[in-house]
Amino acid sequence: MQTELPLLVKGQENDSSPPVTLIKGYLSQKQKQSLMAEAIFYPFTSPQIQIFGKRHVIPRQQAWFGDTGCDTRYSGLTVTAEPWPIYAHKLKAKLSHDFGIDYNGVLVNQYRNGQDSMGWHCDDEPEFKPCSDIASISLGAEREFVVKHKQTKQKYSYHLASGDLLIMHWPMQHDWLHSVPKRVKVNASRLNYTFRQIQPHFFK
Ligand SMILES: O=C(O)CCC(=O)C(=O)O
Ligand SMILES: [Fe+2]
Repeated sequence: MQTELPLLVKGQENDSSPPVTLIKGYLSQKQKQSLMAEAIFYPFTSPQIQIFGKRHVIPRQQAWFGDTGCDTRYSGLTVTAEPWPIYAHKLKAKLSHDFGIDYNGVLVNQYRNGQDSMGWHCDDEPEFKPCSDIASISLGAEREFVVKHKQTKQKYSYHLASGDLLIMHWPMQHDWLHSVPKRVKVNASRLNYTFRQIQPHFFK
């Protein structure tokens, strides 16, 4: 049997491109299937956030897993880490094996269809380990991931397909914003796992 080699599309081809590493087809069919089957049972919620005093339900579903004390804040709420599900934990171990980075938390986003999205933001929360990289794994429907430089406003777009790995290297979160725009023609759902390094017990 022929093994398919992951295709590496490296950022930093020139000085002005974002510091990302994109590995197409990082996960095997079996790994993808196991994660998608497991995710059916994740405790997803869509928290409400306040924008200019008005309450909105976020246009996606989220769940946060991590080591004990690795809590985080998103959408203005403190979220306690749920214990690691089996395959999410195997994925954390694979990232540690392949890249030598030990993540202790993961945010799972579920985009039910192309109406679900994530607005412009950067992941520079105070509870994150300073200058750390974020690893993002995509499953299911392909979606566009758009990156915009905070000063120059220059944009780059990546098509994230099922099983792809995108690593956002520091200082990506300092210099760039990212988003997953609505795509009304997309009917299928997408899962995204963003692995983070948290400073344990930051909120205690
Ligand atoms: O869904 C994605 O590809 C990005 C998710 C993201 O930016 C985040 O969880 O902070
Ligand atoms: Fe993000």
